[in-house]
Amino acid sequence: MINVALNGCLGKMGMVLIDSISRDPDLNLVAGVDTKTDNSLGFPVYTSALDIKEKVDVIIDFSRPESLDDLLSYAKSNKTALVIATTGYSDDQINKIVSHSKEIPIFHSSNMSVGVNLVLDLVKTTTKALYGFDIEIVEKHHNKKVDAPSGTALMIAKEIKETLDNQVDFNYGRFGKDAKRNKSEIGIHAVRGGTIVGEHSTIFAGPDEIVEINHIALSKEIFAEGAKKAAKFIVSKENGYYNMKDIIKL
Ligand SMILES: NC(=O)C1=CN([C@@H]2O[C@H](COP(=O)(O)OP(=O)(O)OC[C@H]3O[C@@H](n4cnc5c(N)ncnc54)[C@H](OP(=O)(O)O)[C@@H]3O)[C@@H](O)[C@H]2O)C=CC1
Ligand SMILES: O=C(O)C1=N[C@H](C(=O)O)C[C@H](O)C1
Repeated sequence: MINVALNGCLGKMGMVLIDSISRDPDLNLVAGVDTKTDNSLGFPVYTSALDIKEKVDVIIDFSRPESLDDLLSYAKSNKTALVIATTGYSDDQINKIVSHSKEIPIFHSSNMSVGVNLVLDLVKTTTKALYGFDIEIVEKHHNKKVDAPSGTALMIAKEIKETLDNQVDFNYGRFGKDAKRNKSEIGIHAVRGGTIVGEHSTIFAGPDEIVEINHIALSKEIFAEGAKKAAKFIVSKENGYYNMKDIIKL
């Protein structure tokens, strides 16, 4: 049995994971962390990871970037594996995650679904095949989402940038009277509304033809399933920085 702590346990994804973990015979939820305490869940909820007293094998994190320092500090002191799903980190914070992975095993992905990881591969192939086409990314999420653009949109944009030897810039939410598209830019656009779970479209527009690669999440369960899979994978791994490509071999 793997002992799990859940960072952000009172949030939307936290609640989905509590339910999902309770039905999983391999995982045992022993502690939670959030901005408030709660004693009705059957496990203790702390306001900082640094307060966790239980023996934890892996922490699953769906919270906010502000909790990163406590999370990394706890994991480093206790040699605990991490699954980081939170989005909205600064470049400095991402560098910090990567550098901590020299001392602990860290699984980090802005999208835990199987489908988006296939999309990353398709986008890479399409970028090469349709070289010269204009590329734009449109993401849609629920009206409670804090960060924009989504972590997934940024992950897709970075995959394209790498494929094009970094010869592109990102243009976030194009706007203005002099906003004509620049050949070397990728436009990234965020739509927010209602209860949209998460949709990502990568549009390749060329002369007289368009190829669009779409992913639509129909429930938050897919992210919980992916996070649980990641927890079971990372718990026995050597120190290092892992992502979905290490689990889903394409
Ligand atoms: N990688 C993936 O597959 C997915 C990633 N996500 C990402 O996961 C994160 C959470 O999403 P979601 O559950 O929808 O968001 P919610 O806002 O519903 O949940 C986040 C929870 O974390 C709490 N929190 C805030 N600050 C801290 C802190 N310092 N320490 C611990 N907990 C804290 C929040 O409390 P309070 O409300 O009081 O601020 C809230 O309860 C987001 O970054 C989202 O983009 C979401 C889905 C899939
Ligand atoms: O906040 C969300 O809900 C989601 N966030 C992730 C992101 O920012 O890409 C993943 C998913 O799309 C849902």
